[in-house]
Amino acid sequence: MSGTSAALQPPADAEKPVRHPDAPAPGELLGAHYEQCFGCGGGQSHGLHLAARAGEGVTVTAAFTVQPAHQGAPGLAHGGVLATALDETLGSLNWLLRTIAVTGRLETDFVRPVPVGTVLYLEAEVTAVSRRKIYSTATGRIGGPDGPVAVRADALFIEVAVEHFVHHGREEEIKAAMNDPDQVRRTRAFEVNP
Ligand SMILES: CCCCCCCCCC(=O)SCCNC(=O)CCNC(=O)[C@H](O)C(C)(C)COP(=O)(O)OP(=O)(O)OC[C@H]1O[C@@H](n2cnc3c(N)ncnc32)[C@H](O)[C@@H]1OP(=O)(O)O
Repeated sequence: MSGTSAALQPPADAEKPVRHPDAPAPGELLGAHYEQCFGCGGGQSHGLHLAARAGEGVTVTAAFTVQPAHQGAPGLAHGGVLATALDETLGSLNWLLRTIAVTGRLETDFVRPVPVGTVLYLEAEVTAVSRRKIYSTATGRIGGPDGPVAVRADALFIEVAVEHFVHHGREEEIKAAMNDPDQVRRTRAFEVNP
């Protein structure tokens, strides 16, 4: 069972998440939020190239194929890579809220090993929101939506202002991202939509 720590329990006055009116339609691919993101960017040759799609409500589905570069034990995915896939999928939910947020806490259960070549199918949803705190949960299954559960995670994301990235990020990448000709990626990285 994941998410056992008190920090992952929404308070009694937490609210249901509200899908932003401009959120991508259910079924729509979200695309990468940043070309150099290890989770979803096309510019990382050993990255996960995880593709997430909007679901109903504040949910997403996602998939990635475990590559030889993702191994820990021989022929098996590294646990950190699987945690990255969960983190990325959970992080993409924030685009449906039109909120910029970073992972504060991620609790993961590794239920079964995931061989190289597997398509890991992920489902995630926001369960509650309390001021800056976004509570969410995700499951990763082997092969498809009806496959056996391999990993699970519960997470707490914390909403941040754009200054979080500008202040903490390395200048050359920040400048490059601000000049990204892809307007959607630029918006996802640098606009807070309340
Ligand atoms: C543009 C789109 C990007 C999408 C990326 C998606 C995929 C990738 C997602 C990631 O992996 S993000 C990268 C990994 N995460 C980080 O680098 C975050 C590093 N941590 C921080 O920058 C700060 O600690 C953080 C912004 C999370 C919080 O600092 P703040 O000073 O803004 O908040 P503060 O400490 O005042 O905490 C606000 C509330 O959150 C709670 N909180 C903060 N960190 C927590 C934590 N780790 N565990 C539990 N609760 C936490 C804190 O207790 C408090 O609760 P209350 O409001 O009830 O008092």
